[in-house]
Amino acid sequence: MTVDTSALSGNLEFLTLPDVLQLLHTNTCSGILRVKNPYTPTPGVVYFNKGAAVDALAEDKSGIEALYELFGWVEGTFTFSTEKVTASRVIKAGMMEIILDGTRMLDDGKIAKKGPEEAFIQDDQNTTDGSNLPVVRRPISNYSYVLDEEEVANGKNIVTQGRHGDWICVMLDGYADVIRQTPKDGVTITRLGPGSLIGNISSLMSTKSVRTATLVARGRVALGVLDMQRIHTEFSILTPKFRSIAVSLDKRLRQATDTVVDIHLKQLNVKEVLAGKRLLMEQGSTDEQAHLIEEGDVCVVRKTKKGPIPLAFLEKGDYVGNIPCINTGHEPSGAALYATEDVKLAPLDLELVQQEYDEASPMIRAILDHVAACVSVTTLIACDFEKMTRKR
Ligand SMILES: Nc1ncnc2c1ncn2[C@@H]1O[C@@H]2COP(=O)(O)O[C@H]2[C@H]1O
Repeated sequence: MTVDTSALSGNLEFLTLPDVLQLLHTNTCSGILRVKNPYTPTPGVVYFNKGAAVDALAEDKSGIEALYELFGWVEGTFTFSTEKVTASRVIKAGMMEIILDGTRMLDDGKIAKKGPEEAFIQDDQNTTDGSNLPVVRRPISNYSYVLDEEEVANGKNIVTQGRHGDWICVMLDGYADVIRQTPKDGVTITRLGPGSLIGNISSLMSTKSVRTATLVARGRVALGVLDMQRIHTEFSILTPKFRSIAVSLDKRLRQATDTVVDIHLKQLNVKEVLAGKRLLMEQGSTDEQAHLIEEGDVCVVRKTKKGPIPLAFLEKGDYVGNIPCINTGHEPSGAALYATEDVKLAPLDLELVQQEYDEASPMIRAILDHVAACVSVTTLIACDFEKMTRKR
């Protein structure tokens, strides 16, 4: 656990959620507690005002329901940052009552412990067609970036794969399917819900960005068009190293999506992918380092009961390892690394990376968190494609 004037962070297996709530309550803290669980695509959020939990978000729940849900997130990490909280008081119960009730309901099995089995099972109210697609949802907290609002009718494309486009927008309401077009057909990868961002990080590096997928509105969708000039400025003042970490993250999303397509087309050839590579890091390793690849190729592989699933193919200029502020659910805990013999790695100063993340604008942090969450969801789909895409 680390404590400084602005933040508190740690591992939930070391300091449990009731401990953290108690600590923030006793110290009359104001700010935002973010809870990350390896089996959910989006962090849970609890808003604190002078030691009281005033509102919370967890998956598709809000208020007290969301806060109780978080008691089931027994694995993962948390970060508290002292920020001005404008959320109004939705949660009326006192902290002690919440802690006692939450703990009791968890013990009684009334709150589900979040583990691999429970991850991303959706109920029908989120969807219009009853599919099992996992839904990516995010808290919408940065309205100040929204310049304009637009509506898209059911079934219409929001963006089209292969077309140029460099704006990023936020889904204020509704759902959209992410579809990868292949020469044969379209593969539905996942579904984006309210709070999701549309647009890739690479578009912040170049003016000629191409859409990597088609997004189709499922029901009426309300979009918030974001202030790109402001986002470009905020991105451009990041260090080149931090920007390349962001671009490397974006690459992971594209490649994990490629893997889903390969599985759909039955053209995934794991043997070929791993040929000439040796194990660099075992899945489940406790290695806390991260590295820049200076030479050679590294393949990120999730080992599943059905066999290894390659998720990303990284090369010179990409990053591997454990970057705590960018939680993709990949290595070290959720994937192994295989590398070519000539691989050369340079260690990354994780304290500097964390500092730059903490000091980045809320929108830059939201973009990184969103892409990392999409990588994590897409990985789960790749590992259980049949189950995730099956219609009920
Ligand atoms: N696997 C995925 N999961 C979630 N969103 C995705 C995925 N692949 C692509 N997208 C989104 O779909 C968008 C298509 O246009 P962009 O490439 O600009 O930005 C892309 C992302 O916002």
